[in-house]
Amino acid sequence: APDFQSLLERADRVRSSDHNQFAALLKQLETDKQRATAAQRDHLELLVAYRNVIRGNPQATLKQASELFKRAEDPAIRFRAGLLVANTAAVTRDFPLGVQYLERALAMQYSVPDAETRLMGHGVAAIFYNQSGQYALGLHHAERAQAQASSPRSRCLNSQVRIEALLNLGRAVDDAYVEAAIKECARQKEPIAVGLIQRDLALHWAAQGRVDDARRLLERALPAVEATQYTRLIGEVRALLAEYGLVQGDLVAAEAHARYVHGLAGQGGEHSLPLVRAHRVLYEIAKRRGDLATALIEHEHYAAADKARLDEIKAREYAIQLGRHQIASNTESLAQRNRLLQLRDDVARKEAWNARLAIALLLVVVASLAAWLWRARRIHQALRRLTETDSLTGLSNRRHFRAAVEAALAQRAQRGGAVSLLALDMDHFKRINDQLGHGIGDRVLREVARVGQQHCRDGDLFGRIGGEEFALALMDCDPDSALHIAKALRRAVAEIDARALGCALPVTVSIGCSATSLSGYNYEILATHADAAMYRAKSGGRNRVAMYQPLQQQPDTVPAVAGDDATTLQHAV
Ligand SMILES: Nc1nc2c(ncn2[C@@H]2O[C@H](COP(=O)(O)OP(=O)(O)OP(=O)(O)O)[C@@H](O)[C@H]2O)c(=O)[nH]1
Repeated sequence: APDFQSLLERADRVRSSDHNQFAALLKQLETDKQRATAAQRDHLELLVAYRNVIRGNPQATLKQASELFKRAEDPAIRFRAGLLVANTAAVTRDFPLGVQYLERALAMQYSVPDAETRLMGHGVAAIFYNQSGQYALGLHHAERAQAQASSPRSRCLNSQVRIEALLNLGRAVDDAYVEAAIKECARQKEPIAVGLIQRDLALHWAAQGRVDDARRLLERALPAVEATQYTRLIGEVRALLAEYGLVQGDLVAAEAHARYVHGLAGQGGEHSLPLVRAHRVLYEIAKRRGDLATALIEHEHYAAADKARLDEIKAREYAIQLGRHQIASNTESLAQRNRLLQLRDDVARKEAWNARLAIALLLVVVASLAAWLWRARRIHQALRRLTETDSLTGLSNRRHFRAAVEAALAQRAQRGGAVSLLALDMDHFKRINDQLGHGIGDRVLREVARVGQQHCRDGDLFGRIGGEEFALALMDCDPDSALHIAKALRRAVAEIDARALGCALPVTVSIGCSATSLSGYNYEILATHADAAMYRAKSGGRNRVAMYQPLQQQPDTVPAVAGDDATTLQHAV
């Protein structure tokens, strides 16, 4: 609704300068209200509230503006509504309420985007504190407002409050400055501001004894002042005119003005200064006329109004201080709450960080533990391999060989199954060492180990159980098969290309063979019997295979025939 918007803006512009146009515009806007957006309706409500205080219905303004302050979305409208409550509370002398709204509005001024609107904050604060008699605070805000004032209109309004504060603080004000301010406000069509400055100038002149000038000034000003319909200003100007008329002996005029002020009572406050002045004038007039009864009554009115006014000044000062104190303590408690919330946030953040740190630490600990366990396992495996393995040949060493074969024997003793054991001993190995050196001897041993492994079936175990002694455990193998394997192994060793190893001497091995079917499942016995058979093979001429035979079956002599035939023969025996 663009038309509605431009009407609203026009009404806002003329609200203090052209009362009649303002009223007409508001009427039109209220009729067209259904076309307005929610924000425009709030704006209109603000202007209606403004009109109500001008028309002397401050209670309605207080209600409307304080509700707007609570609910309006637009920060500029909220800000202005807060200021209007403060302004109006000054009229109704409810200064604690005024201070509350004023300071709340000032606190939110930076959320108002429009600079000109923001400026209203200090302007209203200056007016409010002036009206509440706190002229030093009034001056402070007036000067802040004046420092920022950009438009001629705000310059006019600020000079008015500044002049009022300065004069009431008893500070010197240059007449030329005051007159320039009056001219500026007149140019800006701000009759209330003009009237207020003229009132202050008149007070100033009267204080200097220039009652005549003061009276003339106010008489000239009166028609424009009345046109504003601003009862407070009208009351003040007329009360002063009554006083000045009295001073100059113009009792008729003085009485007329005083009675006018009396008629205004209730609109500008029961204990307002104009009313006190009016009663005093009426008392003086009655006294001068010798009407002592009326004089007595007026004096009583005057004394009561004056006392009430003085009481009100005291109460007002107390109220203002109380209000400011409340704001300060509210601000402090808010600040404390904020600090508390901040602390709680910090603690929560730190807790979250600590939890993350603890999880990370836990992960590191778990990972290190896992790495440590893995390394320990590998070390353990390496150590086990080391303790189980013969370093020269890589075969099982004596201890491991024995343990593994004992386990296999125990298992087969339980569930059945044969194990044969071959004991191998290198022939004349000392000669190889002595004549060719240990290095060659080692090479030969490694080659024999390799060849021996080639004769292992799955599950068999080949080990080095002494310097030049080996053993082969053949699992699930009967004596015949064992003998067959032993012969093949002997042949394979004899066929080793010793020269390729740097060994000029023959490499042969004598093998003794025992089996569980003859010796039982005790390792010690099985090995002793395999050894016994091996010694028989040695004594039979070496490079041969001998099968263990129980003593009563052993022949007296072993045929000194090398090779497989001899062993077969022995076995047959
Ligand atoms: N090179 C080398 N020699 C070893 C190793 N362990 C033992 N020997 C040697 O093996 C030889 C064994 O000699 P003997 O027990 O006298 O037997 P032999 O010379 O093989 O004679 P018979 O067994 O009677 O045929 C010794 O010279 C030991 O020094 C080893 O790890 N490396």
